Amino acid sequence: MRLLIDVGNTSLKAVLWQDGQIQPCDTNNIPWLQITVVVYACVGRSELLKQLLEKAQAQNIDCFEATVSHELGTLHCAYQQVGNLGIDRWLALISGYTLYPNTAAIVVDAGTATTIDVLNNDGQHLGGWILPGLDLMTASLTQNTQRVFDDENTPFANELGKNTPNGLKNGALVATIGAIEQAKLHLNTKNSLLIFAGGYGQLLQGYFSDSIFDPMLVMKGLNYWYELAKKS
Ligand SMILES: Nc1ncnc2c1ncn2[C@@H]1O[C@H](COP(=O)(O)OP(=O)(O)OP(=O)(O)O)[C@@H](O)[C@H]1O
Ligand SMILES: CC(C)(CO)[C@@H](O)C(=O)NCCC(=O)O
Ligand SMILES: [K+]
Repeated sequence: MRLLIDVGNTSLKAVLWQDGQIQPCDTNNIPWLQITVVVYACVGRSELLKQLLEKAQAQNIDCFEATVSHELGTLHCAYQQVGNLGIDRWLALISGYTLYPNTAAIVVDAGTATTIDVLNNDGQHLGGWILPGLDLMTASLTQNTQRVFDDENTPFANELGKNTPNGLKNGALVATIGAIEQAKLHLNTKNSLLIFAGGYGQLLQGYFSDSIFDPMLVMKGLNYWYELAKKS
């Protein structure tokens, strides 16, 4: 059984992987005796990750940190400085490339930040964008203006705003939708896939027909990374 850990900027997520199945994992109750390997990725600092890795090492369980490389199989990274690309972005790309081979894709991970990455059907990552996540967009405006205010109950909608919270929330949503539309212009095919992940992935997916939401995209990427990295 594999323990997969994804450390983001706001939270640590862990799952167990066994025989192609992913199941949730409570970090206070990890079945250490059944774990054969720990595979992890980290874009933020985490005391909890340190503790988990110490526990694993105490039990002689191998731990592998996923890293970005210029290539993995026939997947190629757009960054010259591969170490600067967020590992969560690379893992989401690895998942897209593995789950939907030879398919051009736009991969959107919408959480604290929203990242949009473009992959062509040859496995070349063309690059991408980093936007503030929907909550960061609205918070930065309410925090830096006198009169822009939010309302917890106001949903994000693809409509013109006729009051302040609607203007604020809908502005953040359409900025994000517009960026995804711009990403499509970088692929010269109509047959591209649009894949969403992250806390706001499902909301955004609802605005694009024929798109996919996969909340486990980054976790699956950890597992694929481990299998592909072992081979090379
Ligand atoms: N149903 C939901 N479940 C979890 N988060 C949600 C949901 N709906 C909206 N969100 C928002 O999504 C964000 C969290 O998403 P996600 O867990 O993908 O973040 P993240 O950027 O991966 O975090 P981290 O930086 O810890 O990895 C928060 O801003 C949260 O308010
Ligand atoms: C953009 C985030 C914060 C998204 O989680 C992460 O992928 C990251 O820290 N990236 C580093 C910068 C970059 O990807 O170019
Ligand atoms: K993340």
